[in-house]
Amino acid sequence: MPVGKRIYLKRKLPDPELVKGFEGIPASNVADCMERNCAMNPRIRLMSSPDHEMVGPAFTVHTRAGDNLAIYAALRFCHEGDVVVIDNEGDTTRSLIGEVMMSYLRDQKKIAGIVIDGPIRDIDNLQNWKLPIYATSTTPGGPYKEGPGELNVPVSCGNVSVNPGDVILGDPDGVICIPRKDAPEILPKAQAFHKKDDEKAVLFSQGKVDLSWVDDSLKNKGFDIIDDIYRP
Ligand SMILES: O=C([O-])CC(=O)C(=O)O
Ligand SMILES: [Mg+2]
Repeated sequence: MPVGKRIYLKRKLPDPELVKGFEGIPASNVADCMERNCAMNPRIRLMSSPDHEMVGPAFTVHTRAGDNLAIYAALRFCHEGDVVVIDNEGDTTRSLIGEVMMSYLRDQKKIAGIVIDGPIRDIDNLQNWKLPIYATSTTPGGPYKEGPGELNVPVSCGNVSVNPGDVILGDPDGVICIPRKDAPEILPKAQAFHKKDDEKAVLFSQGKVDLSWVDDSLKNKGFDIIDDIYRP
C-alpha cells in the first residue's frame, strides 16, 4: 500500500439518527459540552450563505499543499450527506477548488458541506450559494493536480484532529468536530445545554441575574477597581 497515496473507500460511520440530532444546536453549545476544546481555528470561516446548519460525517482528504488531485478523487468517492474535510498542509497560496468542482459536489454528490483549510476561488458566485462552504480565504491562483494525497485517513483541519466518520457541525460561528465515539454521550448534554442557554439569555435580558460572583472573582484575582480616569 503506497503510504501517501491511499484511497480508503470505507469509514466507520455514526448512526444517522445521532447525526440528525445535532441539527439546530448551535456549534458553540456543543463545544461548551466538550470543555470548549473542539473548535477549528477561526481562520476557517463561512464563505457561502446557507439557511441551515451544516452537519454530517467527515469524509477526510489529505491533499498535498496547493494541489487538488486528491480532492478530485474525493469528488469520485464521497457520498450524499458527507461533510468533506480537507487538510491542505497549511498552504495559503493556492485555491483548491472553485465553482466547477463545487457544482459537482452540490448537485451530483449532494454533500452536506465542505470545510477547507485553505483558499478557494470563484467567490463572486459561491458566496451566494446555500451549500455550506467553509474556507480560509480566496485567491485567483489555482491548484496543481499532481498528488500525492489520501482519502479517509486522519487529518488536521483548522488545528483540530479529524478522523473519517467524525461528526462535523458548522454554523455562522465556525466549525467543530465531535469525535464519532464521543457523539452519543455529547448529544443529550448539548440538547440540555441549548435549552438552558436560551433560557439564560432571556433572564440576562430581563436583568434577572446574580452577578455577585464577578465581584468575588475580581477580588480573589487581585483586580483593582479605581474610581478615577486613566492618566497617560
Ligand atoms: O481549477 C480547478 O481545479 C478548481 C476550480 O477553479 C474550480 O473548481 O472551479
Ligand atoms: Mg474555477
